[in-house]
Amino acid sequence: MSLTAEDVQAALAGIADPATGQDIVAAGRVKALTVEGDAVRFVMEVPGEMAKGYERTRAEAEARVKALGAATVSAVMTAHSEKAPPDLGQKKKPAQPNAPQKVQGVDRIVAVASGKGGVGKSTVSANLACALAAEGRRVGLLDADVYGPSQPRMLGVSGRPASPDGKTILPMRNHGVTMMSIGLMVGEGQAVVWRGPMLMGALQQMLMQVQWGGLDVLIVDLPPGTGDVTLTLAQKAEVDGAIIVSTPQDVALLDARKGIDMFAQLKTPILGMIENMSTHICTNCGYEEHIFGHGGVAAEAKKLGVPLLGEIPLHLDIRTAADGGAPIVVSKPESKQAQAFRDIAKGMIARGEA
Ligand SMILES: Nc1ncnc2c1ncn2[C@@H]1O[C@H](COP(=O)(O)OP(=O)(O)OP(=O)(O)O)[C@@H](O)[C@H]1O
Repeated sequence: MSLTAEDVQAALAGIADPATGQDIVAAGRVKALTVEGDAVRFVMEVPGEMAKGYERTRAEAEARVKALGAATVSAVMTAHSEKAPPDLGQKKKPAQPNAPQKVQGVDRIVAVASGKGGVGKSTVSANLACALAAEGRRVGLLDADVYGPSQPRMLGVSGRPASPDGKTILPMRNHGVTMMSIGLMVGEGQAVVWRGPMLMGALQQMLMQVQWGGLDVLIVDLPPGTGDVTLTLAQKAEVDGAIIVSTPQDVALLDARKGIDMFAQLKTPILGMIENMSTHICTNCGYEEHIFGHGGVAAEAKKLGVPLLGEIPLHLDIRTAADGGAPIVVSKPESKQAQAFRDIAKGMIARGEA
């Protein structure tokens, strides 16, 4: 049986074109088709930027023509660049070098903030990151608390991050969490006096030059208050949402409100509030007492129209676990205290937030 060009074209028309979804003949990929006896030759013209992705298509094309009975098949791939659409006189959009950028490999960024210091923002960030990792998410934690970086201690990480090529920084990893902290760059206990531009440079470096790898979510532990770091983060990176941690007292809530206002101005969606230290659970007898009051954050969240993500009890184990380098979610995953964090993590995953 002698092969015809029509037979070959019909066989090739059964192969989908990766770029357009049409078949490769209809998409105009097949050029210069010649059939001489049982030898078939053709050229596959593919978009230059996608040439690698077409290797499989080329191999399939060869196989299909061979299956028709061709003794030799030569399918040569050539790359061309797709022509830019004609400029119809519209003004070009100005380049926006300063617009917030996507961090390479990172699907979502979630900032954890608090209006006031000491309310447990870092404890919540560390436990949330570990809880998300335990649920199988690829999690990163960036400790951007330039004034008091505590994540190296909380996640039990020390040492200086390596930079084999002098350009990118390799992050650290523990408890399933990929992490980077400003504390690792300056050394523990070293007081840091940051000037504005230095601080912005350091944050940008940690965001963009760290090899985060593929992450479903990067949690950013911000410094307390409504300062430069939060502003810089929102300017440099696309932040998908913010979580505000507060204790139930009025003063903390007042500051939390300022934090929410700031994110609203930055157009960062508020994922919700977390009430920390809401109920004190006695380590001896399990008696529950509301030392700082209870339900204040729930009421505030309702007033502001943002969700309450969860309530974390005040418990000695949460502090000792964090101080010991293995957050309670890792060291006592079945405890009621760990459960509170795990429920928040599960809720975030269910809503597609992490
Ligand atoms: N739910 C909790 N139960 C017991 N201890 C807690 C709880 N949450 C936080 N702590 C402890 O309170 C202290 C302050 O917490 P943390 O460092 O997380 O606060 P922060 O808001 O990040 O503070 P800052 O950013 O001002 O340094 C830590 O010693 C921590 O272990």
